[in-house]
Amino acid sequence: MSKENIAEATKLVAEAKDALGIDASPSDVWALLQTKLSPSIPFEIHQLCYATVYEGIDDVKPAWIPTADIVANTNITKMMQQKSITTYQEFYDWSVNDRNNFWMTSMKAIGIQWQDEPKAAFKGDPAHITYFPGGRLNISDSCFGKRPLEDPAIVYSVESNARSLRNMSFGRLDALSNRIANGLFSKLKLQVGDAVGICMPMTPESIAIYLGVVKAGLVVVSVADSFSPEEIATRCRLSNAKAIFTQDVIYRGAKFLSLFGRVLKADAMIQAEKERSRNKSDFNDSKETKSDSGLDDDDICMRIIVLPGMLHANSYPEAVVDETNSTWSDKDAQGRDVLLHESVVAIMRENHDASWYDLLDGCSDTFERVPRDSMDACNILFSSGTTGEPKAIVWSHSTPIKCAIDGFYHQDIHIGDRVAWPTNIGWMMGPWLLFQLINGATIGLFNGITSTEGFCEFVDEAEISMLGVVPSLVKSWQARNATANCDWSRIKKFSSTGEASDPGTYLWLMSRVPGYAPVMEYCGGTEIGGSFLSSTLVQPNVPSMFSTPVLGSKILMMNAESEVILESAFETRSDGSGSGELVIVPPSIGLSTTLLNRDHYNVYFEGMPCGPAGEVLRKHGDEVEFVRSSSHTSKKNVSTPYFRALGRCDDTMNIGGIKVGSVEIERVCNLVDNIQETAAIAVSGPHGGPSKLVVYVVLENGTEEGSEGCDEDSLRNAMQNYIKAHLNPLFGISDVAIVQSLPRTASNKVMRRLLRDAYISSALKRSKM
Ligand SMILES: Nc1ncnc2c1ncn2[C@@H]1O[C@H](COP(=O)(O)OP(=O)(O)OP(=O)(O)O)[C@@H](O)[C@H]1O
Repeated sequence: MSKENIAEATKLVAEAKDALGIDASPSDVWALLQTKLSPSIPFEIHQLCYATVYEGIDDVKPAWIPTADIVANTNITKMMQQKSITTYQEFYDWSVNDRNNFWMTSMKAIGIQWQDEPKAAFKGDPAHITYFPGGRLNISDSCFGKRPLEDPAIVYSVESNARSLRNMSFGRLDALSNRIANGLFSKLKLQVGDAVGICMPMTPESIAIYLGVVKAGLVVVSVADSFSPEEIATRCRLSNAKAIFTQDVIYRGAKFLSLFGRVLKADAMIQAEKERSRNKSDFNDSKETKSDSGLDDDDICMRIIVLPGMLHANSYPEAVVDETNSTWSDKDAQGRDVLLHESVVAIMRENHDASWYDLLDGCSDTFERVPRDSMDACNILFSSGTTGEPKAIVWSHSTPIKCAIDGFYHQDIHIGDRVAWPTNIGWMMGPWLLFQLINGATIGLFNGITSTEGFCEFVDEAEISMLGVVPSLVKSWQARNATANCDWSRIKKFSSTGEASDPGTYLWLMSRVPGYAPVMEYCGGTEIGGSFLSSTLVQPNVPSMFSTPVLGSKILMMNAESEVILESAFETRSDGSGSGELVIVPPSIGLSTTLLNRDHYNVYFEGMPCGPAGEVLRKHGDEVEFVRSSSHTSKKNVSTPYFRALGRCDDTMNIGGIKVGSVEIERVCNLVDNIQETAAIAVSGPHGGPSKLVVYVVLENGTEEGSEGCDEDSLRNAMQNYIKAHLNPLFGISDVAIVQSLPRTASNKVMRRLLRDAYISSALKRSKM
């Protein structure tokens, strides 16, 4: 750290303290400093100010403190006023103690449109629940009608020219999705309830397709565009998809990646598997299975509808794009349709696969939405598979209400907000983002590599006001200083999901906005339809910590003996901190009720103890720590617990007789110089015995393995010193392995179980030698 930076930080802190007087708490001092620290001031100075202000405090260190104005304008405050509730704590308690009232009031506040409005939010026992009983709706209806038709529903760009924006209005989105819905019935002859895959990047068309499928009363099958043919096949087979939308190619980093080819292969795999099982059953019993038409249902392969990947790319010769905002055009400069990539045209199956244009040709812009029961499926999604086989989770027409209510309170989304979250329809945050249309938001979409300067420029140009992130993305932006030429002053808040984040990196993220912007950590899961643990704009924000359970979600925390250590969000059974497995006390709108590939009851309820008042409990499998802030917070800020995610319970280890989450160890190891990231695993010997701590290390870009301080022994010593100083001297590291990268799921989560397997098998080999 340079002498100048140290001097500047010392001066800034001293000035703030002088201005506030000696009674000021550290968070008061920070509240003033956050207004003085701009992104153009070296980050080192931000870090030093933060460390100085909170010197000697190790628990809750707010890096963003809301002003009275911000608090007053939140959706939470407005709802509290409507309900005559004065504190956030009371508001949360109301949301879980009077759940029916909370969900019905909130559902009305976000303007859900019903054909038959339900009278209650819940019916039945919590493990076999019906949401909004008697309600009939098509959830797509609620995505429209909040904004004038000419307002932008989507603002988007492609990587070849991030600063050149286009938008699709609500009117155009409605009309295009209507054409698609018409095409599904008239051209593809699909029926209400049929499943339709979407395997393509998040583009305006993929949003329109999703809405078109839902409007028609069909079910979207979410398939991430990064998947291999096997993975695509598994998802389409499990959900019995009758058709799938995809692109010819994906353009990324100036390269074309074939997508249609992968989907075609996936379909061939499904057919081959059907053929095999048919032969087997023919062999076992020779019963006739053909239908009246002579065709077995199984003979029908998926119809593939192919969109041109270059639809909006102005770097592509001849492809020009509509700049007028008001009409939909996918014509090139000569007025022709943008062509499908020639490699794809050659392999499309005649009479079976259709181009996007074939589907839309002659279809009307108007369509009468198909009303569905509140529990009818609208989307089949798949979990990431960090703990095993991905689960096929059914979202009903009620689930998006949870996405929108979470967004309304926790991301504080208002009509006219511009919301971006790099993701894909294949992951739950894709549909989550789409359903922020219910809150009247405009969705920001970037078709390209999002770890780049290009994406950061898009955020600036598109005037994004709520930016969603995943931790690995933020690490890449920080490493390449990707925001250097961007003005992110319109961002009012960030939100982060997917896996535990790193507080150092998130302080950097918050500091990219003049005056700082908070990060709403958002932890939940595909089967939750959103989150159970998050933050709000009415509470001080702490990097990588959650300030509250999500409104309407009741949680408990249990220790290994199934004893409750945190009963309600604000009443802990110990004064300081504690950690345990988080369990959910249902019901709550959004919690899944059906899995296609497992027994839902067995997965979430079987074997669970009862809650303290005899409540049914639902398992989730996350390890969470709660921490009460020590006396540093100002008297205004109630000392309620904050929460820290410690990772999946499966990744929790017992080292030296003490339970610790892998994420906790990694957080400390990541502080060592030259380390980009780490993964901590516990391994027992072949005959059991105490677990040994093994740390996998990825070195920072450009750091040579074996260079000074970067061999396994030196790294182990350095990490051990940090663990000793910041965590617990009893956590001794047994082994260190330097690797190029960590194995991740397609949604970017570290697969610690693969590392464990690999380590055990290599240790086994070594022991045999
Ligand atoms: N903000 C966050 N901080 C920490 N962890 C998070 C956060 N958001 C999500 N997670 C982790 O991701 C999990 C949810 O992810 P997802 O629904 O994709 O299922 P998964 O648990 O990764 O996969 P599977 O259930 O198939 O094993 C959470 O339970 C939590 O462990």
